[in-house]
Amino acid sequence: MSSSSPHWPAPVADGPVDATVALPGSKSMTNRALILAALADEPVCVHRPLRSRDTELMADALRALGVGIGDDGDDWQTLPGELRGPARADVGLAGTVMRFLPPVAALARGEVAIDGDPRARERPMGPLIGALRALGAQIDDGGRGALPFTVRGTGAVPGGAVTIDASGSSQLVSGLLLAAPRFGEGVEVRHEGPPVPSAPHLAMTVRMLRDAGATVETGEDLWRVAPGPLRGGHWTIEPDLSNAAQFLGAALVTGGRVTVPGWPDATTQPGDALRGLLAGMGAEVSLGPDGLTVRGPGAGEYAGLEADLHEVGELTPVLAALAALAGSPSRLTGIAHLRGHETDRLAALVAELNRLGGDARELPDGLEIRPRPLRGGVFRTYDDHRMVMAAAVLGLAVPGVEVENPGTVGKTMPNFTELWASLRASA
Ligand SMILES: O=C(O)C1=C[C@@H](OP(=O)(O)O)[C@@H](O)[C@H](O)C1
Ligand SMILES: C=C(OP(=O)(O)O)C(=O)O
Repeated sequence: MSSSSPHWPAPVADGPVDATVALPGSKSMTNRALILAALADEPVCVHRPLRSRDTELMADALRALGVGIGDDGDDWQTLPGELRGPARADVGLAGTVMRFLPPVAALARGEVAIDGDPRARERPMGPLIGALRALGAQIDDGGRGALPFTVRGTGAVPGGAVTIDASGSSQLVSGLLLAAPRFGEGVEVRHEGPPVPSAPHLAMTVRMLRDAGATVETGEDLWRVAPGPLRGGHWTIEPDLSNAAQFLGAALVTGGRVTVPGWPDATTQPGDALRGLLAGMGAEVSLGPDGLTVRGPGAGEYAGLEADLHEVGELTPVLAALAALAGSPSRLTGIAHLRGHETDRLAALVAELNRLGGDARELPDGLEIRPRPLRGGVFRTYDDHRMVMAAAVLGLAVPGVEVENPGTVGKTMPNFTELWASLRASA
């Protein structure tokens, strides 16, 4: 999704921020709820879904397969229907769409051609294609093991046991599990290979499947989903806690206060780890009836971060920006799989931090960042929403940060620059 939109001058904070920021819904929950709704045999209401490129692409792809999705402003309402091709589906650059949709397409009657942005063709996909074939689906990928491909659905997938290397992305497992209640024998997925990342996202898959009425058993690197109906009902989508990172980070960088209302007491979202991570950097963190409040010491005054982010990799870009403005060095590890995200995030973060005069270097499985005075300049974003968010955090403390292609943030947060401006207005 490259665009020629002009650069966005990231606003500099003119004092400590003091703000309450209501966040849009979780991408991960919204797209799981849409898949489970499409496979349910009763109507489903998805309340307060995230509306962004990734979730609109999911809704459009499911509509193309024959799922009725009505929109009344606050909610998406789905109606059960027969899944059918021929259809074309665009996954954009959405990992959740490219990994969760093909197993649903395999349940359709007819051909479903699936493609995405050029970078989507490079993201890990082969293990899912192989697993679907082993479970009885027909897929024509021209031998590439990647997008684009055509799923030749017959209206049914036999299912059964399969072994997969999901070290490249937890979504390869989640995609199989979410559609499995509709496979003839359900599924038993076993992972073999280096550790699977993003454990909270796998827990979210299991939790939401069970909430929709599926029977799921889990073991070490093992997931079993029994065949059976998925019920209708109501999903209320939680605020996107990963997208809280940049706003809470603004409290650290400016020595201010940020509250995110509606922070759940219990959640499977990886963003909940921000509470411990930011506290470890020296922020004051409290969860109460008003939401999550973070008070920060100010740029240069908080500690760097030594953390294994394997389970919460999507927090990395914003944490790396915070690390560059910290008072001591940081080491972020366990995140080699970020090389297969929207862009190679390890390379992109090193290149852009160092372009502003920073001192970042790649580790085999992460980043080492030593704080150094930064200067303004163009910050390239590589079609990665989280690079825009990271640049905004840097811009609070570094005059003259010009963010390339800010519109790419619409992947998960189309109103990001407006929300960011409201933060600044309260400074
Ligand atoms: O299942 C999900 O909703 C996600 C899983 C994670 O993917 P990886 O395991 O590929 O990192 C995460 O990074 C992504 O933003 C969302
Ligand atoms: C990795 C991410 O997205 P995706 O769902 O496209 O994998 C992300 O949002 O940080």
